[in-house]
Amino acid sequence: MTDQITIRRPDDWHVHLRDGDIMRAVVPYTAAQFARAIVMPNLSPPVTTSAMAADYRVRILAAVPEGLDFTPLMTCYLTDAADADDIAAGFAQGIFTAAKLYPANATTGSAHGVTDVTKIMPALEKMASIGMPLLIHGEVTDSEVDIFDREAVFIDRILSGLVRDLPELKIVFEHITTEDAVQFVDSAGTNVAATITPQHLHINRNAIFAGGIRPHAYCLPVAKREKHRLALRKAAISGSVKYFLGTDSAPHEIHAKESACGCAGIFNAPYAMESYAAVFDEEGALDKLDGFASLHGPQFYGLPLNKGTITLERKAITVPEKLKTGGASLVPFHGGDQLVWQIAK
Ligand SMILES: NC(=O)N[C@@H](CC(=O)O)C(=O)O
Ligand SMILES: [Zn+2]
Ligand SMILES: [Zn+2]
Repeated sequence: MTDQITIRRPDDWHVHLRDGDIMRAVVPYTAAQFARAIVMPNLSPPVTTSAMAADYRVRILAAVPEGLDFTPLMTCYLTDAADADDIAAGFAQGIFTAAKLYPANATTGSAHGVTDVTKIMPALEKMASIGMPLLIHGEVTDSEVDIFDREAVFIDRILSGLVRDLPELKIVFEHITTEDAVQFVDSAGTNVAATITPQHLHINRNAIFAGGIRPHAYCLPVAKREKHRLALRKAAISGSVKYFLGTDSAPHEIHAKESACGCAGIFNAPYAMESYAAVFDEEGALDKLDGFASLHGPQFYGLPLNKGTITLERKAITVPEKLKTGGASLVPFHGGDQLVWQIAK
């Protein structure tokens, strides 16, 4: 039995750091685990210009605790009015690393998202020509489509056409939750990759209804049936360079989660690597964690690999039920449960 594993320092290719007090509360967790993170732009108002992203990056860096070396990688929130020239200039200046497509009203903070992909074709064509990745929240928003089918229907109605029409565009299909998505990514060309969250590797949709309604197990895309969770596990440990780590850590304060209309999002930043390590260990694939967490992401984005390493050790840890940091009260993923791996101090 392996009791210790050392991997290259990992990155988080999908995280919500928010802004203001909650940002100052959550940034230390991500900065303690990851060297870099792709920061989602769904603030209110959303981060739609390179000037806004540059300012946001300064605020994030000010929240990084002394002694930690953490680089936020900024993204542009695409709207119907997306400005291809500003996006390209922001990419050229190193302010933007990627741009994010939220179908309008698909998820938290997506009200200003794109109503129809054809509206942003000029921006997407420009991005394809300069090698700037497009990150996609892949769910249709048609309320007539069952919520558990919205990702699979998005592949059929939108994503497959986009990949066909713009094969040069680098696309990250974010936080995939279905076997359909795995099949799509596997069969697509090398410009299509996907991130996988810890929660979608750990839970299926039963967790949302275990003995009563469990708001802290609710995120979007919503967890699916067991067969989908198993397909995601297989993809994550496959060694395929198309799959990499993206936590989708999405903090909402307790009162916003435990509500008659609770927000979607799981706050998994505090024990993210411990959570992924548990999955890779259960699958007998700890040797594949380095690729998933530390190599495939930078390779896809065309960024250098991190220097340095982290060590994880088999040592049980009980995850607190609640974390009170900087005035914010947050329930972490696995709250109250035991995890068997820890980052060695
Ligand atoms: N994943 C979520 O359930 N929520 C995210 C938005 C998103 O990533 O879709 C959030 O910003 O809260
Ligand atoms: Zn999303
Ligand atoms: Zn997200």
